[in-house]
Parts: sequence; C-alpha cells; structure tokens
Amino acid sequence: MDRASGERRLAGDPGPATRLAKEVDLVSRSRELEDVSFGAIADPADGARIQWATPDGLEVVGRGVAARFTASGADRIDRVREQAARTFAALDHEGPSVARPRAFGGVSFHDGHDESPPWTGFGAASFVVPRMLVTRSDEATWLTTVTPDDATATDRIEHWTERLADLPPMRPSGTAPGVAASRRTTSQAAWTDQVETALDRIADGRLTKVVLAQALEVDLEGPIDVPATLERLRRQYPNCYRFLVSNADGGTFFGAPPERLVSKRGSRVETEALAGSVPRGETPEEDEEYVDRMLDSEKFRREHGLVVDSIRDQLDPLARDLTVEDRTIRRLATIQHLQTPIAATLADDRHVLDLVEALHPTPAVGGVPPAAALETIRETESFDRGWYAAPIGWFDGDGDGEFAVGIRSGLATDETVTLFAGNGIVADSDPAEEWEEVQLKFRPILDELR
Ligand SMILES: C=C(O[C@@H]1C=C(C(=O)O)C=C[C@H]1O)C(=O)O
Repeated sequence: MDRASGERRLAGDPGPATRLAKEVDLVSRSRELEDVSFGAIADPADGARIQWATPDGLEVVGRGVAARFTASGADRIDRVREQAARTFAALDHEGPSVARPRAFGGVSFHDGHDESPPWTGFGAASFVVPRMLVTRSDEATWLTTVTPDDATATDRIEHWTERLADLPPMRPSGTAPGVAASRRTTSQAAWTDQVETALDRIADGRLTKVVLAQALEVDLEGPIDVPATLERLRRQYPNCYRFLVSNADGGTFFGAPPERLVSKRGSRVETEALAGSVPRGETPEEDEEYVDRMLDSEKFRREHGLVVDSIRDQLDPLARDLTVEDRTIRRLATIQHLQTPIAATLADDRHVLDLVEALHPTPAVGGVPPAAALETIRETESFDRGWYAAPIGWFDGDGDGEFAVGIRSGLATDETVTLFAGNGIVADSDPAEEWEEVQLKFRPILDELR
C-alpha cells in the first residue's frame, strides 16, 4: 500500500478520489540469485513446504504462507478459484514473470473427501501462495518474497539473500531410510475379489473401465528426508514431475508422476492420455517385446483409447481446435506406458482450474462411465485415496498453470510412508496380471526407501 501511494505521488496522480487505484494487500518482489544450490534450499530443516519440478526444467521451492485457499464439497475447485481471484487482484508483483507468485497445492481425488489419517491436514482442496519462493528456470534462479508491504519486502529479500548465500554449495542426496516392515491394505485374495466385482459390473454393462488401487504402508528404519528422496528420484525419473506438499500436521505428500493432467498458458492447453502399462525388460530386445505385446493387444488399445476419447470429449466444448497426436511409448526406469499427447487452443478465456475440473478424474485414474467407476472405487477400495491420483500443481493470477496427476506417490509421516498405486480394469483383465502391474507402480518410491 505504501508503494501504491508512493507511486501516485511520484507520478503526480491525485489518487483514488479521481482514479480507482488497485487495492494492494500483498506485494511480491524478486531478486536474481547467483550460485545457489537448489538442493540446499529444499532442506527440510529450513521448513520447505512445497516443491514443484516439471519435465521441462521449471523448479520451485516455497516456504511460509502469504495466502491460503481452502474449500470442501463438490464445488471446492470453484471456491478456490474465487478466493484466489480476490487475492491475486490485490497483489502487486515487481519482477520477471517466471518469478511471479503462484498458488501451489492440490485437491482430493473424491469430491466428498472427509479427512482421516494418514491424510489429516490435507483437506479437500488446499493451495498456498508461499511467502518465500525460489524459482529456477533454464535461464536463472530467482528469489521472490510475498509480503504485506514494501518495507517488509525489502527486509525479507535481504534476509533470504543472506541466508541462501550461507547454504552449502551442494546438498547430499542422502541415503535411503531403509524399510523395517510393510503392510498391504489389500491382500491378493481381496484384490482378486475386487477385480472380479469390477468385471461383473463390466459384464452387466454398468461399467466399461475402472482404475482400482492399493496402498502399501511402509515402516522405515530411520526418518525420511523427503527432499533428498526427491533428488534421488530426479536421477531415476528425469522426465517426470516431482512434487512435495507438507502440512502443519507433519504429513508430506510427494511423488514423481509421469503424467500431466493439464497445462495452460494463455489460450494454449496441453494434456495427454497415459494408460496401459508393461514392465521394462532386461535388454532392449525384451523392452521391445513388451511394447509389441502392448501394441498388438486389443485390450490395451481399448483401455488406452477410452482415455483418449474421454479427454477429447471433455476438452472439445472448450476448444477452438484440438489435436490428438500419434500414440507413442513412454519408457520409464521401471515401467513402460502407452501415451497420446493432446493439445488444444481454447475458444474463450478460461482458468486452468476450469480445465482441472473438466478433466479430473480422467479414465487413466477413474474410469468410464465416471459415476459408475467412482462408485466402484468407493465401494471396493479399502483405503482412503486422499490426494493420490488427484490434481497437484500450481496456478497464477492470470489463470495459467500446470497440474500433474498425483501418482507414483507416497505420504510420509515421521517414520512411515504410505504408497499408492493402481491399474485400469477392463473386460478381459486378469486379476493376477493386474496385480503385477500395480506392484510395478509402487517401485519408483519404494526403491528409494529401501
Ligand atoms: C493409476 C496409476 O497409473 C495410471 C494407470 C495406468 C494403467 O492403468 O496402465 C497407467 C498410467 C497411469 O495413468 C498409478 O500409477 O497408480
């Protein structure tokens, strides 16, 4: 507010009596940082609260809360967007666009989320604009502080510049905490029953596809350092997203998902269908054999095609043009998927949260038809999905943003991590094969724990 009136004075502007000045409640100021270790900034001892990294090289670490948007119920995404619109309208950012303040967070998989352990503190929709952000792109690293006024901004920028300069140049990526014991929420016998229930519903015609999931509760031998775990995941899964969201109740949801839910910049939207999974082989030839098996299989083609069709149907009403690209193979360290990139140009101005709402859950994590699939998930799964398989990402004051699907993920509390993984069930699914595919999807996080 100081700055707004100061600028008016400098510009000789008579002030709000004759002109409606922007009401500024928060100021955001940035400074370029040189030679900082990004890993060191993410140190949990330093209270890092969010971390976000995209396959194309944007990385953000944030701490503190300048603004928080939370909501529950079926209209939770709309309500977050409304709260955020008020905050961003009263926020003045001075600095490059890449360093602008963004709201980071996510929503629960189900809209009727009611908070129970281990998800205590996560809520049905929760986003924060951090008070301090460090943003790294290909070109530079920026420090941003978001504070109530200019004097505090100057103070905080100085404070953080000094603190960050004192950090060690490199942060060790640590060692795995070790696994003491693990418990499945779903035995193989229970899984078989669950898949058979889904197959009966498919045979009845009530359901075409449903993605069923499991959780694995892991007791660790020592405390987990989640940022260090993410750093190790970067090496194994360099082309995946990486995220961390920790809350005041001590829970940290983190993961390395390969799947983009949606990104929006201006009128440009990018998403993808990622569905259909086979293992990696021991040799390049074996890799190809698995891929050929997937490409030749009518079941895999159908399972993948349902996701492409559904995304196209959801986006089409919002788009001026829409392109479904050629199907490719997404090869990760432990698993291979069928992938179809989808891009669109929006017909009207939209918020990225509108797109999140339109797309979530895609049949890559929910099913077809959506209502029958969600009912089957609710009735047959014996654990709370919480934020697993749900949208996780960021948006800004222009309504641009990017969201991943919160898979290949785990929820860490003290010395336990609960891992989540699921797989698409369609007609002809075999419970034992589906079981094996689910186990592959625990591996990204599990391998870094043991
Ligand atoms: C549900 C998960 O993965 C999703 C399901 C897939 C499948 O059914 O083949 C593949 C990729 C993801 O869209 C998971 O990793 O937990």
